[in-house]
Amino acid sequence: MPVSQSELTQHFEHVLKLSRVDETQSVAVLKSHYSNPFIVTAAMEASYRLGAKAYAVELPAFNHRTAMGNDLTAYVGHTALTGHPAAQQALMAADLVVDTMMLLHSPEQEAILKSGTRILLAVEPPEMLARMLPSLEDKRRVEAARQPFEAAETFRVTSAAGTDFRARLGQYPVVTEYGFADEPGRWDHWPSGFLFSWPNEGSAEGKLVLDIGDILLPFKTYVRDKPVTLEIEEGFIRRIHGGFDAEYLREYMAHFKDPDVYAISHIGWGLQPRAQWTALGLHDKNDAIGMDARAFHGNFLFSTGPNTEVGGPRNTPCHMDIPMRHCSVYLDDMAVVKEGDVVAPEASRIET
Ligand SMILES: O=c1ccc(O)c[nH]1
Ligand SMILES: [Fe+2]
Repeated sequence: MPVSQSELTQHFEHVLKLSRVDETQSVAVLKSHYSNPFIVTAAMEASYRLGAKAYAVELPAFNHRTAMGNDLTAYVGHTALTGHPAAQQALMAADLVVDTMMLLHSPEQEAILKSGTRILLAVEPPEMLARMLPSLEDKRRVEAARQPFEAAETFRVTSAAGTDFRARLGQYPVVTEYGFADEPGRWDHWPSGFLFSWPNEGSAEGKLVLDIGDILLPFKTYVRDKPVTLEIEEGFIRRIHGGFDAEYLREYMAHFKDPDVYAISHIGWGLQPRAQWTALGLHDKNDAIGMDARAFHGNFLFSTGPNTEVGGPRNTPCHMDIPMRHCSVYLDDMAVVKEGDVVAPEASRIET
């Protein structure tokens, strides 16, 4: 459904307040020609309503010859900010950056965060921003799940479809996303509501079987033909087989001619009850980057390719996010998700 400018501006006021925007703060709205003008206006107006000093930093869109489609998460790492120290300074000068361009998975984003500046990504359509308006309750539940994740040494995933995946943890931090940037140097994404970390280098092993209904981003397709089996050894996907969806994935990844595209990247699970597995099917491919799919309650989300944002060695541009249903996720011997239901820690569960 369409969302009015006044409703969207009110939602931005709510989220920027949660992001500690007030009269002591400056807010830079990073935009380009493809930014949603309703979002840019709402971010600026809401900042001024909260007494903050807002300003816009406009950059031309960045395109690369190997990038295909318009999804902002498909080709990551190299952005309009790459090699642009003046614009980076202009953003680091702000207390909060509202990113309507998508800097995620870029070294430049990390440099801005290291300066203490907070970044809030907001590129989804207003309908999704309104439906998954963040709350302190979201933060409480997602942060409750952080603790056992940070303490765990192993991550294991199984499913009736045949998934049997494991990885060692500890080399990389846990990242939470609850929809607002309230701590110095924090990046967050509105809408969201999930958490993830990365396997220790070379430790991801086993089989991931994408069953019918599992989702391939940025393709924005549900697996429909036959299950897709990914065989993983020493942190990398060695074989992809199944039906049409497997062939399409193989062909797409081969296009980048970069062995790092087959690396397993972030792994985690969804905790957002207002995100819907079905929502992706109701949006055109260029409408959204598909945050319902990444955040729906009880998913297992894994990804492939880059790990630059945690100081990892891989800056490959090809990034797949693949949320799966009906999986069981274990941290050491504790199940946090059982066949698609969030079971622990208790404080991360929603009151039903
Ligand atoms: O919110 C996001 C979006 C994309 C991604 O790769 C991670 N988190
Ligand atoms: Fe991702």
